[in-house]
Formats: sequence, C-alpha cells, structure tokens
Amino acid sequence: MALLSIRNVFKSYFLHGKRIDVLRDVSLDINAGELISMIGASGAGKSTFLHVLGTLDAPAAGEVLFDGKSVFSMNDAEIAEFRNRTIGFVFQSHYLLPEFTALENVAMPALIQRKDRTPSYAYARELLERVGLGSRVDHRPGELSGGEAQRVALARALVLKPAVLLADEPTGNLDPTTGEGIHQLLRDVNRDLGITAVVVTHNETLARSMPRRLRLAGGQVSEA
Ligand SMILES: Nc1ncnc2c1ncn2[C@@H]1O[C@H](COP(=O)(O)OP(=O)(O)OP(=O)(O)O)[C@@H](O)[C@H]1O
Repeated sequence: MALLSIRNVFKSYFLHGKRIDVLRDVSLDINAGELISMIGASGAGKSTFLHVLGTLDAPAAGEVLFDGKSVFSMNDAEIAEFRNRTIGFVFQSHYLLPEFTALENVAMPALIQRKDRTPSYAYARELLERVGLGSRVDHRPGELSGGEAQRVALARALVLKPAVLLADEPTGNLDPTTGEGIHQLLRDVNRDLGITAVVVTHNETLARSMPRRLRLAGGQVSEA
C-alpha cells in the first residue's frame, strides 16, 4: 500500500470574484522511501500541491490518505497532531527564530512536543552534525550563511523523526553550488534515515537527479 496518496483532489482559489482552478482531479501514490522532485512553471500550483499533500490546506474535493487512512476525515486537532508527528517541512525561507541558536532552533519542535530537554538537544546536535554544522551549533541565524541557515532548517524539519519530508524550493534563495549541497543532503537523509521526500524545485538539473520526477502543469501531475 502507498504511504501517502492523493485521490481525485481539486483545489481552487477565489479572489476578487474570480476562480482559479489550481489542482484539477489530481491522483498520486507515493511509496515509503521514495525521493521525488516536482517541477512546474511559476504559478502552476506546486506549493498548493505540497500544502494539500502536507495537510496544511484541505482540498475542495478528494482525499489525502496516509497508510490508507483519510487524513481530512479527522478533526482539526487530530490533523495538526498527525502533521506534527508525521511530516517535516522545509520552505524557501528558513523561518528560523532569530533570537535562538542553531541548536535551540533545531530542538524547538521537540521541546514543544515532548517537554523533555536532554534527549532533544542530543538528537538536535546529532542532526546538526549530519548536515555538516557541528561547529555552528551556537550561532544564531544572523551569524549563519544562507546555505547554513537552510541546513539548520532541514535539521529542524527532521527532529521529530517524520516519515515524510516536504521541501518547497529549499534552494530557491541559494547559489547553484550551495543548492546542490542541500539536494545532496536530501538524498543522504532519504537514503540513511529512510525518509520519504518530495522536493519542489525550479532547477531542472537538480530535479533530474532525483529517482522519481513529477511535473505539475494545467492543474495535473504527471511523471516527468
Ligand atoms: N491564497 C491564495 N489566494 C488566491 N490565489 C492564490 C492563493 N495562493 C495561490 N494562489 C494562486 O494559485 C496559483 C498557484 O499558486 P502556487 O503558489 O501553488 O504556485 P507555484 O507553482 O508554487 O508557484 P511558484 O513556483 O511561483 O512558487 C497561482 O496562480 C497563485 O496566484
């Protein structure tokens, strides 16, 4: 059975009396352990797709299934709990908290979730080492380069050991070499931690380096 599926999903936005149909009857199965890139023109709906897949946004029609169970049939509190437990997010901007160190930023979701300080810090430190930032744990976001800050954001997305990692243009603000480094880390995390990952990118070369490639166009997702 697929780990994550979306079935006949529709999503539209209404703005100033106009309707924009962004996802039109999208169905897709994602198996545990897959590493997938998604490309598509600006405005094609990639972020919308990722938000629905990640349960941040409900579809207008259709279903999102995790392990065969319909996520949006749960109530809002249950969906939020499911999301925190199951899905890690990385966005184009790192959204690190400026007044906290890299270590504190990475540990934050675990501190909030588990109210258990010591193991959280140990694992946060391990993750920072994994992303090559063992020597930057005490730096605040303003004292990190863009690529380093994005690596901290990746470590933070992993701290609750999610089954799924969703990354929305994680390299969009980075130079190509630094961007390639982030993609390499995503490949490492997928391979070593067994995390299923979907990565939206504008970079065709990086997209092609992923084992499975999707394209979003005309409200539809196809294999690319
Ligand atoms: N909250 C919203 N209200 C109204 N329209 C929206 C909203 N969010 C997105 N849209 C529209 O939906 C379409 C898809 O947006 P989305 O952000 O998913 O595209 P994208 O493929 O991620 O684009 P980009 O690559 O530029 O980030 C766009 O035309 C956008 O203008």
